[in-house]
Formats: sequence, structure tokens, C-alpha cells
Amino acid sequence: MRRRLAAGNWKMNGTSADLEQITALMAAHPAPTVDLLLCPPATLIHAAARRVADHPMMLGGQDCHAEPSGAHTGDISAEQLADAGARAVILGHSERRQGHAEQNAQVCAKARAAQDAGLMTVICLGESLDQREAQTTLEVIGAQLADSVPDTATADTLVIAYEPIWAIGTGRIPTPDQIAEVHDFIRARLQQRFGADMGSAVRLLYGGSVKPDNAATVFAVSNVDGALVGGASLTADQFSPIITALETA
Ligand SMILES: O=C[C@H](O)COP(=O)(O)O
Repeated sequence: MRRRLAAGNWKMNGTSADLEQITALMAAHPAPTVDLLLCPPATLIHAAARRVADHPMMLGGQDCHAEPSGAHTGDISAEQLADAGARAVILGHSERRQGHAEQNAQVCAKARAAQDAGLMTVICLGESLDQREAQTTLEVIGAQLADSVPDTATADTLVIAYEPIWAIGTGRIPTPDQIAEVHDFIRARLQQRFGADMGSAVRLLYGGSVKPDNAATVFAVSNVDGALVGGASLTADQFSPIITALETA
């Protein structure tokens, strides 16, 4: 039985004043029955970690470098994220793939580094609108999955997030059938590659315009074990009902 996971990605949003949202979220969910992960900007991880000390909420980074240290100005290593209090890291988000030209091989190297640092990895996959319209979605997802996920991944350290690029921040969301098709495909590919036990244990998140009013519909879909939420994770008022929908799904 996979434990569900509600993950929030603040992207490049938030300053120390927004730590109050984390406090409010913990107050609203003192004993969550699903796993919670919040990925604020790196500047807030340490302070956030102090706030969540006595709460099961996990904190995560939004990217890491593949090397543990060195001359990489502006980058952050997985070890540094862990040292700041992170227990997970998002990797291969489409905003990194597009805005920083990240390739699958880089994502894979980062995932290995994150695993070495003891971090859970949330590896993002997703097709563009052009790719969906050209009916190459499964081909694209299959290639990203094969080349972004390291052979050394384990069920405890690997989470996959399916995020169609055209659904991110647009208010446009795939139909339940479209989500099911991709999630079932990812599940089958994981089972083929890693065997039935591990392939069945890896959690699969959907991401892209998840909001309080559509969360229950998304969570009812086959092989959806939770969500990676962007905009609606920025405030406790918006994120809390999504967490509740997952708890009651
Ligand atoms: O990482 C989160 C996703 O990019 C989804 O963002 P969104 O919920 O704002 O569409």
C-alpha cells in the first residue's frame, strides 16, 4: 500500500514572512494521514526546518547540483540541502528543463547525488502541448523516465511527478482518462524496469493546476498517489483543502 504524498513547490516565491503559511498549515494538519512535503526556495529551508521540527512535514529543495561541492557559483549541492534540513529534492522540473536546458542525463546525475545525500527525489516528467497534439506523449514520457531515473533508485527514494507542461500554471488540466493513461504507463514501465515489487511501490504524483476544487477528481484517478502543487501550495488556505482531499480520497 503506497502512502499518499501531498507536495508543494513554491518555485521562486516567498520570503521569510511567508513562513507563517507553513505554521498555519501545520496547525491545520497536526497529525496528517498522508505524507507532506513542502519545497520553498532554498533561502527559506533552514528557517522552515526549525519551524517543522516537531511536525512530520518534510521540506525539500527545488533542484541540486550533481557534484557534492566545488566551483559552481550559484548552485546548491544535495548535501547542502540536507544540511539545511531538506529531506527531499524536486529534479527535472519542466521549468528547469526549459529555463536551464537541463537534459535527462543531468537530471539522472542529480538524482544519484541526491540519493547519496540521503534525499528523496521527486523526478518530474511531462510533455509539451505540441507533443501531446502530435500524439507523442507516451513516447516522450517513456524516454524521460528511462533516462532521468537512475538504476540505483529505490522505492523509498524515488517519487515520479507527471506534469504536463501545458497544465502548469494555466488552469487547464487533463481529463481523468488522460492522467490515468500516463500514470498507468509510468507504473507499467517502472514494473518492467525495477520488478513488480519496487515498480508497484514507487509513488506517482500528478502536477499541473491542482486546486481545491479539482483535487478530489484528480486523486480518484488510477495510480495517482498524490500531487505536486505549485500556485495553490503558496498559502495554507489553498493547500490545506488539497491535503484534506488527499486524506479522504
Ligand atoms: O511543481 C508544480 C507544478 O509545476 C504545478 O504548478 P501549478 O500547480 O501552479 O500549476
